[in-house]
Amino acid sequence: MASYSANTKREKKVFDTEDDVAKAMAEYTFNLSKKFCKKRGYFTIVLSGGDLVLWLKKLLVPEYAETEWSKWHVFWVDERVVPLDNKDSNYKQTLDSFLSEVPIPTSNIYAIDQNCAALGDAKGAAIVYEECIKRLVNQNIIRTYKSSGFPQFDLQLLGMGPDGHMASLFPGHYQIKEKASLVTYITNSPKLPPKRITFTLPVINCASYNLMAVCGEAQADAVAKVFKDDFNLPSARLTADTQAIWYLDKAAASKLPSECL
Ligand SMILES: O=C1O[C@H](COP(=O)(O)O)[C@@H](O)[C@H](O)[C@H]1O
Repeated sequence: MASYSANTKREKKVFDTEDDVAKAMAEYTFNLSKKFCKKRGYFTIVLSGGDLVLWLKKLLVPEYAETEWSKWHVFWVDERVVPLDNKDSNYKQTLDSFLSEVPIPTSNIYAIDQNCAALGDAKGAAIVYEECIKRLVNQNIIRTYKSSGFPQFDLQLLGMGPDGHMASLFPGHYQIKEKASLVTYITNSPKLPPKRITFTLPVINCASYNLMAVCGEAQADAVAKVFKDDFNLPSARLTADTQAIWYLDKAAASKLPSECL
């Protein structure tokens, strides 16, 4: 696989409340869905776990009734390697709160391999997910980033932990350095559960649009470090092909240096 060079400036918008962030995220998603469904007949969207799972519910309002759900193809930027019916599964959480409410064909929802999940086989789950992505690239459902061969998703909705992790790329862990694979794995995640798979940084940064949504005071220190370009935090390395934008509530933005406001 050739190298990638996606690189855009980090943008941000600060909203009063978490609810405002969730609503704005839904609007951003709806508009991009419209754009890509019209342009390509598909919308490839990558989701995260964490708080974001509940914010997706804002897409369920009448305003967005025209969303072309049948054209959506849904992926996860990271996943906990637990059985798919386990409460910690990002897939299960998203299914329960959002996906079960919208008519996306089940064949367009790409959970991790259920056997690997049941066995707790993180390495196997990463390999199978990477094969799945490559297959969809060959079928032209997922685009590629310029001539690099790297998959290019239309939109990724991301979250950040208080330690600055995004996806399952944690500070001080080698996965952030992985450049060749599309999907890698970790078996000693500092945040439980310990076994996870994750897109690698090149894949994350090749996306056309990356929206990082962060709310709450617990993330304020990490947000400040990111905007001071502390690249020890994986989230500080987020870029995109077209737009990498951070949606913050006031609490998450409360420690931003004045020059960033
Ligand atoms: O464990 C995870 O954490 C991050 C951040 O979650 P949050 O609850 O702090 O928003 C999430 O983006 C990732 O997908 C998830 O697996």
